[in-house]
Amino acid sequence: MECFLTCDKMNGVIHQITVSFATKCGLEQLLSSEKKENKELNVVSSLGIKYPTLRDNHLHSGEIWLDGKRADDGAEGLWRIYDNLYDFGDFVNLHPGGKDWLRLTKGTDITEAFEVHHLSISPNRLLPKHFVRKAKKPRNSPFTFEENGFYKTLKKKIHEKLKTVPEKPANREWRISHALSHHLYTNTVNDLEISAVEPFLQYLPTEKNLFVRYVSWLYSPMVYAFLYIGHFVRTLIQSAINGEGFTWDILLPFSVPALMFFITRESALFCAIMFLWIIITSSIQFGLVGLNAAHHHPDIFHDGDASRKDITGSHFLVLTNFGDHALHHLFPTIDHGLLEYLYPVFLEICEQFGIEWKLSSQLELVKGQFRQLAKVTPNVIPPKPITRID
Ligand code: HEM
Repeated sequence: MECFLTCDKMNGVIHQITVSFATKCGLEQLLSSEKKENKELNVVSSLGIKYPTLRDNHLHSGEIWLDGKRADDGAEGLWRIYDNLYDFGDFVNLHPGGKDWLRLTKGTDITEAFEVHHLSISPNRLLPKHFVRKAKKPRNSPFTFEENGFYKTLKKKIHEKLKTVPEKPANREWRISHALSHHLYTNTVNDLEISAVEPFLQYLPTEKNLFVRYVSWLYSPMVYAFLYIGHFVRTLIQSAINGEGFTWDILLPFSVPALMFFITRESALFCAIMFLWIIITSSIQFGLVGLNAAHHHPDIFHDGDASRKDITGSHFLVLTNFGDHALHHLFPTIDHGLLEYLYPVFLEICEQFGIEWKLSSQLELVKGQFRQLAKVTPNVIPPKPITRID
């Protein structure tokens, strides 16, 4: 089990990578022991993650995801890092990365967030001051971040390498659904950007009806079209549920049609239609890129599989198509413009740990995204070591 946890700790973070020796690690046993935890979508976590409380809540909002984590993480109302509980109450407003991170995550396990958002060891030095007690429950996460393991070794090297790269200008719900959920638990049962498009789009390999498997190929652009509007409505509902009062920032998006109306002197109806047109086309583009760029392909790890591709080389394509994605997940606080300089170090550490990195064409990823929607059977045999297919 230790072997499974160690070698697979990055599965949720870098789905482009295949770790070749996961077979030895008792996957089948895990699959069967987790099966009884299945809920609505019969999803099995091959990483041993408990089926997340509130995963099937229809709102699929970041706040609900955090409530589920509070129920599952054994943080006892405090902040959990590994098996230690901390009280950062008096540090929340002093946190150099901003107060939201700690305010949002109170009562949860922040081990992954803590590890991937800091490159230096200075945050570690602050921990003893806030220590309260040991946690009672074991951690509900397969990621161990061992000192001499893949991630910590890579992190030290990247930290060193960053001192030599050319200087370039660097740049609340999104914080939860993307930074705290999707980055840290990519393609697992705990990835809110997977559960949020269910039941319409079901990417995890599990029982699905034919409609969801194949008709989704046709209706998925409709789902993309309503991502923005759906998100806005969900935020309104969540704020109402939380009893949050009205704040003016909620009206910010409407400044665009208002300006169109005052500047162009067209009718209100025309401006509203044009605004909807902009929102919907942008939402389709976002869905197309987000769901077809780097995450969903039968060869990429999805929870349930035994084990677990990327645009690189062009700044424009990288920034508009979510490129350099493996490195972005591993080090989300590093400016995307700097990631290209880090490949030599990344590939060196991959080689050191016997990990292969696979690139594939955009067309193959788009086709793979549809094949993943239709997939119902997890890959129980880990992929063979893979070769580059640019
Ligand atoms: C949910 C957990 C946390 C998240 C998501 C988070 C996120 C961040 C982010 C985004 C930055 C800015 C990094 C940059 O611009 O390069 C940062 C900086 C920092 N954070 Fe956190 N943080 C978390 C918890 C903590 C904790 C628990 C401590 C210490 C007790 C801490 C101490 C620091 C320090 C000292 C910095 C300054 C930069 C550095 O030395 O790395 N953070 N954090």
